[in-house]
Amino acid sequence: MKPESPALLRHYIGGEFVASAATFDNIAPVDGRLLSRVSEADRATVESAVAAARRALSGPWGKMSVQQRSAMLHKIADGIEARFDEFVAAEVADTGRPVHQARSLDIARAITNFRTFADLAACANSDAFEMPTADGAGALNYTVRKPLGVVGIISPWNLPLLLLTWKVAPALACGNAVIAKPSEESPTSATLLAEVICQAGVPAGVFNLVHGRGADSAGQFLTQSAGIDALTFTGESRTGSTIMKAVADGVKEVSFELGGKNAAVVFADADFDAAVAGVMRSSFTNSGQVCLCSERVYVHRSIYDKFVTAIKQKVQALRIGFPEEADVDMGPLISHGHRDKVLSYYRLAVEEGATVVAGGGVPVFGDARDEGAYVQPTVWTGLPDNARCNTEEIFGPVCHIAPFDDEEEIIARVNDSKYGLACALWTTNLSRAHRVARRIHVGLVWVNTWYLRDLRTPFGGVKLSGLGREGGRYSLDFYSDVANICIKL
Ligand SMILES: NC(=O)c1ccc[n+]([C@@H]2O[C@H](COP(=O)([O-])OP(=O)(O)OC[C@H]3O[C@@H](n4cnc5c(N)ncnc54)[C@H](O)[C@@H]3O)[C@@H](O)[C@H]2O)c1
Ligand SMILES: O=C/C=C/C=C(\O)C(=O)O
Repeated sequence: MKPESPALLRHYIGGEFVASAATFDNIAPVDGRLLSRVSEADRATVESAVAAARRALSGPWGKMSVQQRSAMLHKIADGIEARFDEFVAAEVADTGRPVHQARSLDIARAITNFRTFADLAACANSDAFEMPTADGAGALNYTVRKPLGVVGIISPWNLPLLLLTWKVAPALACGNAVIAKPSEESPTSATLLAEVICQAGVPAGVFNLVHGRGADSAGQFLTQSAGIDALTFTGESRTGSTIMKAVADGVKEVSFELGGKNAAVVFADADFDAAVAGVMRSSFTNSGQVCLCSERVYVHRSIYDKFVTAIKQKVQALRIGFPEEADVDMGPLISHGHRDKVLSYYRLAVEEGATVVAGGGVPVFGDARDEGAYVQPTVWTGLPDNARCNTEEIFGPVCHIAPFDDEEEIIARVNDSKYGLACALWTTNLSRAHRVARRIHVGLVWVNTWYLRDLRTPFGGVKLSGLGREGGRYSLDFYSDVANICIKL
């Protein structure tokens, strides 16, 4: 029996699913099997998607009210709900994450993203300012929101559908037409999304999907297209820098969600068990492949030894398994290539003088997972703050735990980073929580929790962690041109 040939994932351009002659393989990180072949867009294909988006703006989409667009976004959310299990299977196949995470986080948040921005856009108010004039008659100023136009969206592999829809939903809610380029590591859920958007009756060309890699491929071609009006990107800081150069000549609007080297700080007055559980979540969720993860953990000296012992026990008890296992805690990394990067830091840490408290290598299962991209969850101590493993983003299931003595010291140490995305503080002292939180130079601070998300809040980082904020009205502001109209009365 000839083995079934792998599916071919296609682009979605101008309302049609189209294939490219060039393809790349989509490999399962659980066991290294070939999942599908994926069309790779060349420059002409990307430009055809940009042209389709431009045409869509002068079609029925451009004439729709925000209420009509809002209804469309709810239909998309309905479509994802109707195919929920397919989306879960797609995300799990591409990334190897636990099924329970894909269900409770990734796919659930994609639905919430569409519904949230459908409602926020429909309820968005505009500003008005009355002003006096010399003749006494006065003047009235009011603002109107207009779409930016054609928006390029480039998204990463770590939370594929969550992060793609975090951009697509507000962009469409604000009346734009988009070209989305998902990561080459996670093409499947984006392809399903295109099917749902097509079935929801969104006019052709409003949402376009092109597959490909970054440099010298679809990602780069999209950033270099003269036909886009704005570019929103989530990924590595150095990629953000490259993209910024690509769009500079056209002075395109950009929104960047980039890398991080986030800290968790456990004060002596913390709820100890809550802090241990919280750091386990913030360092090992999604195999540490979340931009908000705490790779730097600082614990007050008075509880340091007890805390390291507690984390060691929890890390050694983490269940690394197949995605379908109900009690699995951790899956593989996204690819063998990324695993090589993380393992290079595992080796570097030892060279830099780290004590390996737990993990540090590759688990041996004796089954298909040995062909996957698994690593052991790892804990280090003993490194100086300026060690490369304490300053560079690793993006794996690993953290370094260091002691500290006082507030001023720890604020300075946490802020001494080229990144500034997120920080988690653990303290039961309310004054300390407010006092320290506002002095940490990041975009997002959580106190006695981590990754608790209200989608109306601003999300983004400072320094190498990003440019701009998305979330709530911040998204509406980025994905709209706001014009002021002044009427002489
Ligand atoms: N701040 C945030 O909200 C956030 C969220 C998720 C991930 N991230 C960051 O993303 C990184 C992991 O994701 P990744 O490995 O996919 O990042 P990446 O930068 O390698 O790739 C991200 C996307 O950019 C594309 N790309 C790569 N090079 C490009 C180029 N030269 N021109 C145009 N497009 C290009 C890729 O194909 C992919 O679709 C980590 O650094 C993580 O911190 C940040
Ligand atoms: O890996 C980074 C996670 C980003 C998460 C979000 O952008 C979000 O929850 O909206």
